[in-house]
Amino acid sequence: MNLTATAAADPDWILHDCAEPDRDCRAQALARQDRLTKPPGSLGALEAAAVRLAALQRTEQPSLQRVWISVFAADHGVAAEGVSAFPQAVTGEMVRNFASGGAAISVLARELGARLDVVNLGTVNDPGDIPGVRRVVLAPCSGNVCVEPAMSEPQLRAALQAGADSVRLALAANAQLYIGGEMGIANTTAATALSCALLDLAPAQLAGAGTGLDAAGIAHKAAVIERALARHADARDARERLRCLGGFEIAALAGAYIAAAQAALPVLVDGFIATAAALAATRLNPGVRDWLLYAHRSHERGHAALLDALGAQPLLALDMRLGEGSGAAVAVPTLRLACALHAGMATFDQAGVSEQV
Ligand SMILES: Cc1cc2ncn([C@H]3O[C@H](COP(=O)(O)O)[C@@H](O)[C@H]3O)c2cc1C
Ligand SMILES: O=C(O)c1cccnc1
Repeated sequence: MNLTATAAADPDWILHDCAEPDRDCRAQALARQDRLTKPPGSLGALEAAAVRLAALQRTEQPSLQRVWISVFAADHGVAAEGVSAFPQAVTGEMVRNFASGGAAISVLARELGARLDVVNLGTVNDPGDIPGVRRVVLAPCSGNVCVEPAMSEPQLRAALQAGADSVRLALAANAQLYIGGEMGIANTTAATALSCALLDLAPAQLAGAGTGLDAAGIAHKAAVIERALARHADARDARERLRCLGGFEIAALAGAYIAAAQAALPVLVDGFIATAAALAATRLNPGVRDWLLYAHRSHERGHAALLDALGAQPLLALDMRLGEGSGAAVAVPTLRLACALHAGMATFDQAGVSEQV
């Protein structure tokens, strides 16, 4: 594939302004929440979510009937350092599983009536052209971050663009919410390395079990991340850190979040890896922040610190640690109920219920 031919017409598109949430819709939604037949604030985070969605969807009655899920798959050179409990071949095998409907995110998408878009950005055990998978292969694998950058500059640009292209498809399908998922053996290592660089934290503070490492495995993973950070200590800005320490799917998620924010499409962020991509996206373009809702706090050790750094208050905490967009998909029914309550509850006036004294 000719990477330069895929670069966006404007290579600086990620810096363009993001859309502004609608202040009037936000104010109307806030006022409505206080007129509904309940003590003000009693629906907690559901009220806040409905108000945010009203501002983001620019409507008095937000709705999440049309949900779009793009899952980006990519392999990681750092898998060679023995940082995952599973073999690298799993990434390509799971691409096939996403397409044939047997993966967790396949089941969740079906249950939600959501569109599932599967994007193969480069897998060592490549399933080739199969129905239901878009191939945007940048290379079979990213570079081993211990010894080289994860991506070349053209690969980074193409990965960001792959994310933006998925948002274009979501918009064409009139999606009301965008979810990005990822699949890539060893990508908790890449996500941890990137987050450590962006937040100036030590690997031991963020490194976790991923697919199921034991304590010794986690210590080894932290040491591998130390080597990666030392190798790329001269990567000083967010773009260079994403290029050197990230991965194709992490960059695609960052590109998708930026493009969604520019196009006024709300995003529901999944777990640890997706949050690392969200952190990178907000560093590349701070306007992205307004458009991101956070679905859950993953079991992965570093996730709480990432969420704190983003000032994020996730809806759920179910000890999930899967990725694929699964935690975000699981949070959709809660958000749908938040919208239904906002639209369907009677006001004190309508129901003839006495208000607070
Ligand atoms: C069968 C299987 C399905 C998955 N779906 C998501 N992941 C998750 O696990 C991987 C990250 O963990 P680590 O960094 O420890 O390799 C990613 O692919 C992530 O999406 C999976 C992992 C496996 C094994
Ligand atoms: O929180 C996640 O996204 C996660 C955690 C472990 C493994 N894969 C994904």
